[in-house]
Amino acid sequence: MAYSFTKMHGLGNDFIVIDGMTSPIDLSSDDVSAMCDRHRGIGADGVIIVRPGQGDGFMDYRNADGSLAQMCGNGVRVTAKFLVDRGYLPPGRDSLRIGTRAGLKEVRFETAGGRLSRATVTMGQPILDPAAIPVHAPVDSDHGGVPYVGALMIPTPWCPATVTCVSMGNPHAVWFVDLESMPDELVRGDRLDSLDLSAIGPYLESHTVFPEKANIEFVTVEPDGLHMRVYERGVGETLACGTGACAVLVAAYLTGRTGPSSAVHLPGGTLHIDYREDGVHMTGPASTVFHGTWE
Ligand SMILES: N[C@H](CCC[C@H](N)C(=O)O)C(=O)O
Repeated sequence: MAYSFTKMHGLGNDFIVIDGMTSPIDLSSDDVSAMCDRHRGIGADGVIIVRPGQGDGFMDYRNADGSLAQMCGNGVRVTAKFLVDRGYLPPGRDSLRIGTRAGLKEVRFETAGGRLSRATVTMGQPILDPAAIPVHAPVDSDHGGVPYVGALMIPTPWCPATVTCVSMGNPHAVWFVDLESMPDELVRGDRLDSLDLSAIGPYLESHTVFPEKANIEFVTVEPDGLHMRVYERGVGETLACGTGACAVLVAAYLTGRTGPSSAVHLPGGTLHIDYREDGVHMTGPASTVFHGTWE
């Protein structure tokens, strides 16, 4: 069956977006992985089917390997853009609500020339209970009476990984790396972009301590904010990760490395994350690249 699609991205975290608002569309995990193949398919980090449902539309997100994920932060901004730009919202609206497998997300947006340019997503409260993340580890830290997994030491073939575990509806393990103490086979130089994630990324992603696997963030704290790279569950390294940026800010705040608001710099660009009483807020762009047909 042929599908029309729109290729979109949030800071280079790219998606194949299919309109399921007016007709039922069902893709197998094999369909998704074939579409996401960067040599034989369209190429993307994931597929989003936009469906009617909770709020103004439901984001049915799948990772490039065909697996389901509960939440995708860049994907929510892209889904909002898709709905706004295709006229699924009545004129005059500057906000919408998008359903996800991690619940309803409020999105406030700006437009340029009638098209969504930037959006702020209320991502909800971080989940810190190990059983809910999930991670097989005890709470070992406390922030203002709130227990969390702050320093889980995972032995690896290269060096110990000490991670702070946070869920934004999907599991994240945040590692504040000390590049100077890492072996040469992992990092050549003193910059985050010289870290080789190709082996340690999948090793941690699928570690038995994460019963549903995990997205792994590698972070340094710099004068201009947090710098991160991410090895995503079911995808591999991506240029940006919205839920990952939120998890990084929460982990940095809980462990006393930053305040509750920071720029988070990713290889694909910068997101602004604020951790407030009503939850975590993420602000960033969303872009449309081209339209096509998948035969
Ligand atoms: N890129 C997405 C995260 C996808 C998470 C997915 N890889 C998972 O299995 O949780 C984001 O912007 O939040």
